[in-house]
Amino acid sequence: MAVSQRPLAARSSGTAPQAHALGLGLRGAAATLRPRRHSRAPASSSSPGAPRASLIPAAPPAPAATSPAAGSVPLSNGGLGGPAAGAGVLPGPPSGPITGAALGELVRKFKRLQNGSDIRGIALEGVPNEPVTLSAGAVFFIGVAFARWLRSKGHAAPKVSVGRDPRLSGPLLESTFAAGLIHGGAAAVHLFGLATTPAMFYSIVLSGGASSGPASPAFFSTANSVASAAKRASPLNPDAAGSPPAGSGGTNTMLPPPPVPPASELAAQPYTGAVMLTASHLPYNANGLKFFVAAGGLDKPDIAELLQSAAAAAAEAGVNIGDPVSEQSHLVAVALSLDPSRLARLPFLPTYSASLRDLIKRGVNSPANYHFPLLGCHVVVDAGNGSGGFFAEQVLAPLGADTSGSVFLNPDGTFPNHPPNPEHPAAMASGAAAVKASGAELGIVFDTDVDRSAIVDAAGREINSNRFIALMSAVVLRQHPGTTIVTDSVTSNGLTDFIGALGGKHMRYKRGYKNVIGAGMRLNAAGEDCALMMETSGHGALRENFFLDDGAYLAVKAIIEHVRRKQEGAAGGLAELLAGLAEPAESREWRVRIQHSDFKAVGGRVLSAFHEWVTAAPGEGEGGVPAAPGSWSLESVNHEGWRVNIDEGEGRRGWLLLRQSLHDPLLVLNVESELPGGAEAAAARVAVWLKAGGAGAELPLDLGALAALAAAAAAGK
Ligand SMILES: O=P(O)(O)OC[C@H]1O[C@H](O)[C@H](O)[C@@H](O)[C@@H]1O
Repeated sequence: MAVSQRPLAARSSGTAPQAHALGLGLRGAAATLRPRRHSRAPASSSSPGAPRASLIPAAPPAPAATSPAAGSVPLSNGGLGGPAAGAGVLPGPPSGPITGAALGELVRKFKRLQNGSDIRGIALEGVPNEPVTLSAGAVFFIGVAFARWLRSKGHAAPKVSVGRDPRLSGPLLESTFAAGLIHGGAAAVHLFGLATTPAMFYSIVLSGGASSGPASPAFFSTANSVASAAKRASPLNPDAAGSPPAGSGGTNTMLPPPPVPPASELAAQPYTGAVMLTASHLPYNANGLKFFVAAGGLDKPDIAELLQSAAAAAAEAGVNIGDPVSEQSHLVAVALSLDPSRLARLPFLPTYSASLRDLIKRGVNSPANYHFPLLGCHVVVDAGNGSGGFFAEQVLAPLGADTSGSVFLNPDGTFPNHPPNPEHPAAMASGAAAVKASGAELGIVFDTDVDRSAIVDAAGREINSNRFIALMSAVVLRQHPGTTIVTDSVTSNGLTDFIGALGGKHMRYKRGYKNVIGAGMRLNAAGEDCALMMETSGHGALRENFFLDDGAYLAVKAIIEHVRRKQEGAAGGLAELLAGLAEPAESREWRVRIQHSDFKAVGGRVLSAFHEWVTAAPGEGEGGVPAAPGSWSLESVNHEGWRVNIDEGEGRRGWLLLRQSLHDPLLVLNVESELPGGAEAAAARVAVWLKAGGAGAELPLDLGALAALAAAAAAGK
């Protein structure tokens, strides 16, 4: 990444304007907003592109003062990447660095924020028993850590884009995160405001930062032409978008020269990192961060390293995370010392939308209407008041689609209508109702940050989970005959048969979209063709799309397929593709809480006992523990937990899977049956076995709803 090391001619170090620019010191470190209650939004009143209240003005006023922040000390590198040439300075810690037992507690606070390959926590006060864990101060130091991490990977002057979903805590956290990035040595930080998770990765792609990725050559020419068009137009051009003029203040002689290239040069540099502030479908009081670099999303070990580094930076600055006084005094002092010329606010969704429109134009390739390929199509979007409303207004409508009847397009961080989550029945019911009410041909349901989606067909049939994987498999298998499709572990037997019947190969792997995508990437690296990786949650990644889990890209593929079928005069809509998909009569999930701090070990014991029970020779059972039914047989390949096939008679096949939850202290039992009542009957067998001590007499398990099944079975019901 060739970023110029040329210093700015001059830089400012004023006081009030910087604090204003970063929106710091305006509120408590932990915002105390409560959700406003909104009436249901009318379909036509959406305005996803319009920025919500922002703490970052488009063009910060020229600084008035030039004196350095009093009592500053140089920011040390915290063990990553060497000292930052021109990184900011941290104000002197109020009571010295944090050490000893307090340091241990600080590290634990940061570590608890890790959720797999994401960071997540509670960001707003107001819900009983849910104290703030992802405070403004914590996010500041995560920003410091990410900038240092990028520098440690060889990016001397990182340029970082930051987007957010509509959560109420978003504006404050984006400001403190930006401040942290600049202090950690970021050369430029561009705040996009409302954005989506895939859009953030695309900011790297479209600015030319991921051009050696695995996308198809056809797509690259699209991406590059959009990128160059974007550079000419205003959205990615700081000069046009109101970036503050470089060098409008005096030079702060206390600070080493910053590695910031002039604004015009910076605009031409690709983003080295991109970050989305979101907690996906979690409630309004949560928030979180997802990180991207040119190679893709950061993974678990990277996040662990970031959080460790963030804790070290907080300790060094003497800031006690979670203590508003400690956090606020630090954040305000930092704001006063920041160089505002490193920060710009730029809308990115218009640029990103243009790239999605281009994909649809190329995909449909309409001889009659290349530029308006969706003329005559009625498609509705249910964005659940998350970030996805732009898709109707900036992608579909400009291509000629009728999007009337779309619902909940307006971003509202209280999510007043339904959880923005295509796994949630209320979200799917809402999308289906919108299709039926408007008579649309197709519906798209997005999650909050648009890395997941689902479809509704013209009849209002909900196409999510196994059905959506089957639909995408049918599309992908036509383009890549014989390809392997990797899914998570809880997919149906019908899906495996469906993929097989179309000539594909199904690899049923583990829960967790990162696990699923990782398995597909390894297959490709080993020479096996694997074009699609998709989880029942709606996370789906295509090899042609950088292996990125991307709900908007899945929607684009579905729309192209829909129009293609129309053009060919195919009978029926998209759901016709699913004609060969056998569906179970029942699909259920039960969760058993493990009440122990070492829940992984306890869960592991239960699972090995379960394996022994299921594979034991048929018999009567012993010591009050019943034997496993003779109709059960262990699945031959298991990547997590134990999946058991159930012979339900007359050719009917059920299955159950007992596994550990990915992140939580839970055992999860998934059951599918082709018989009404079959799922409960199978779950009751497991419940009775657990209750009778089959996995050990004193195991700290809270059976939850399974307890009632065990009791009913004992009572002979
Ligand atoms: O293991 P579970 O508790 O079912 O959770 C598993 C889920 O965890 C997270 O939400 C991941 O984003 C999903 O990809 C994954 O499927």
